[in-house]
Amino acid sequence: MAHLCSQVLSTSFFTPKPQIPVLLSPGVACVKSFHQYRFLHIKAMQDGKFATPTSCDESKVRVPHVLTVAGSDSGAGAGIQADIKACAARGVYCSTVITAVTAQNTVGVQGVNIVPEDFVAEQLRSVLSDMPPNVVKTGMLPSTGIVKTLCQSLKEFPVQALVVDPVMVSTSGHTLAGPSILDSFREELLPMADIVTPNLKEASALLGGVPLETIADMRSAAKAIHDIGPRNVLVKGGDLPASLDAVDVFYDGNDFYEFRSSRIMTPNTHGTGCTLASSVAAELAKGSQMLSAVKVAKRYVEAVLSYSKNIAIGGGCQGPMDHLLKLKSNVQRRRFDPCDLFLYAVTDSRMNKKWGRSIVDAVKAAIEGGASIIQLREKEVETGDFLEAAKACLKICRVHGVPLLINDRIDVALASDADGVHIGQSDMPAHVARALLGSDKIIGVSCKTPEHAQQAWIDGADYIGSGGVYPTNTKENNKTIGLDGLKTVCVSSKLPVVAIGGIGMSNAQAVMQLGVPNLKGVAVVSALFDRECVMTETRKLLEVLKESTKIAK
Ligand SMILES: Cc1ncc(COP(=O)(O)OP(=O)(O)O)c(N)n1
Ligand SMILES: Cc1ncsc1CCOP(=O)(O)O
Ligand SMILES: [Mg+2]
Repeated sequence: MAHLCSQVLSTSFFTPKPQIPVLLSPGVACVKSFHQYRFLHIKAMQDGKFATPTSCDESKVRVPHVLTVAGSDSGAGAGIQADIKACAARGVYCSTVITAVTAQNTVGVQGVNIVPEDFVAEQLRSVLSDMPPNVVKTGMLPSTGIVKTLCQSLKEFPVQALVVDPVMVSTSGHTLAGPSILDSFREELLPMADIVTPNLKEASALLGGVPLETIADMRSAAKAIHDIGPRNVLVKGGDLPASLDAVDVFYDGNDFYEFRSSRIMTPNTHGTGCTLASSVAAELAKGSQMLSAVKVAKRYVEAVLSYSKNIAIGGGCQGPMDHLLKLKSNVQRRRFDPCDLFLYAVTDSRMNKKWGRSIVDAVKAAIEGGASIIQLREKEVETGDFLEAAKACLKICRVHGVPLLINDRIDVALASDADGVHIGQSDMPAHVARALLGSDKIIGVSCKTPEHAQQAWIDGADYIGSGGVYPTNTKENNKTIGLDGLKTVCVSSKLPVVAIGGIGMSNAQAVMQLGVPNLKGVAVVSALFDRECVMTETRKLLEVLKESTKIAK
């Protein structure tokens, strides 16, 4: 399974419109990078492991699918119920195999009824033989027999990825899987896992009780658990004493990554582990690479925690979260698409003033000319006027489906509900902006070096603005990095890049023909806004850009 996963997760991060790598049922053609999976899948079919489909309509849309194998939580904060809600919120279908039924609420666990092993096996067979999931995620596995049954089923019906949340103790301290299962975890389940996500107590238990008190301990634990066999390990440090930030350590067998997020002060944390693991599974099912899946899942959990921090359900001290926060938003925004960076129009208050036009008129004209994203870079406008302009521009942008970002001012972005921000190296760190803005807003960061680019990615940015490529009068004292500097940033960046600085009709082609796939477009100020007719200039530049992509092909 681990071997398969390296194929499955190789889906390009920069593919503009990623093909959703859903698993296909017998008889339906398969996405290329899944050939290895398909081989096993077809073999399983030939062995008669799958039910014969009664109809095969190729026009049907297959959805990414996670199977969760876990316990039911009557309070619905954790377990199967959390998994279903998290997957639904992330746009992924979730089927369920229930291993235990627990009676629990916000006070604690009042009872546990373990489902007989053969009935767990029957549920597994029902789902795996008829509706193969992309990813299996495990939670509460209360007996060695159930662990063994699951491993056996997964050998019979291989899936693309296995996410193991080694649940042992409930948030309230109730044992959900005793020490007797540790051997089967270590010997059978973990070696099959693509990722295992223990908290500190679970990591310690897996390692025979070693104390874990520092980030250095977490790194050693991640490495030691990796040695047991899973391809990736995420040790969650939420319970780390004396730390203000919540720090998780991710280890992929080669590199360590530390994910830091501001601690959200709330009693409503019941089910965070299940939610995180399900969200990782959901992102993998959609085709993300492992590290990206973990990053996105963490962002989602942070957003849910923050959204739910004051909700009141139950009288106990471990409240649930409200996973479906997205449905509460009355505006459903589409996700950021790197192609949005193609023609990036950045406004400038001085230029608008000089040409006697309002910010709103400037934005309207740029959109009419074909700008694919707008940034309001209004350095000299009073905060109140900036906010009003942002709200007015947002209305226009929404009608045209063009994202609107705010330069520097996270407060204005939040107050106007703009689609995101663009921040520089001297602004607040992008991970803080992310904590403030939540998982769905777009964050761009200015980067001149590979180190900046690496940090932007770790911090959870969506794209990089890199420049000044050419000298410019628009931004004073700005170092020019040239095409070579731009290329160095692009090559080292895991994020899509937009070039900025002195770019216009005469040199846009040279920029776009740099030949690096993650360079997605050009950001332009004076070539559009320091001109009499913004719409005409935008149109002309769009033509140049389109032409350059034709030449590149
Ligand atoms: C798309 C894009 N890239 C870079 C910048 C520059 O941002 P920053 O470094 O914060 O400088 P100011 O624009 O704030 O002067 C940008 N605005 N947009
Ligand atoms: C904001 C910014 N960041 C780097 S260069 C630059 C100015 C780009 O303006 P112009 O497109 O007029 O050169
Ligand atoms: Mg700035």
